[in-house]
Amino acid sequence: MKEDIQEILISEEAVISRVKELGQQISKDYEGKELLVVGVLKGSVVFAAELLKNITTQCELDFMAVSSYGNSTESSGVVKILKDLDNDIKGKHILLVEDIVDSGVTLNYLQKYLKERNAESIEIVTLLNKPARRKVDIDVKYQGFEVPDEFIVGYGIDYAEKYRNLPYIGILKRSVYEK
Ligand SMILES: O=P(O)(O)OC[C@H]1O[C@H](OP(=O)(O)OP(=O)(O)O)[C@H](O)[C@@H]1O
Ligand code: HPA
Ligand SMILES: [Mg+2]
Repeated sequence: MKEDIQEILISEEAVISRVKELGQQISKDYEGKELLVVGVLKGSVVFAAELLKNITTQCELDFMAVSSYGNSTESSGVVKILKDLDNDIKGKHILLVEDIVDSGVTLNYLQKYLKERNAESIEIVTLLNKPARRKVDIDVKYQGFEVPDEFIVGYGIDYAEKYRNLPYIGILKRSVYEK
């Protein structure tokens, strides 16, 4: 697995330390509010777990599963909802937890989809932001790191469902997907 990584961009230690800061900021901002943390599966699962441990105010946790990349390094442009929220979100403050914002298509779709359900607010926290590839405008409230225009894997993020278990964030070698 390691031999497929061109470069380690962000070490596990650096991720953990940044996520701690994000957790502290979020805890402050949502103090006294009815917060529902929504992990966007599958990519966010490792980040969401780490973030949750660092949120010190009351909150609930739910997940949505969406997919648009399939086994490709390019978005299909079509977002499929594979699992919806379990409960009503009326009056709640929603924090969408993403691993990466790339074209922005996934979050743009999700925000529009959830806005119709009368949440009190909907904000985004993403571990990684890749602004060079943006196709639709997205208002990211909290971000861990900005990443270059490369295909990223690790810390939950996949290529064709693999590499999610790498503990760090790395750039995948082009030879792996340019065959
Ligand atoms: O900004 P975008 O170009 O829409 O890309 C970001 C989305 O793509 C990935 O999901 P993917 O469809 O690969 O599903 P996964 O989380 O199950 O890997 C990632 O987890 C984000 O949800
Ligand atoms: O750079 C990426 N890597 C893996 N999945 C992704 N989905 C959007 N961008 C990426
Ligand atoms: Mg993926």
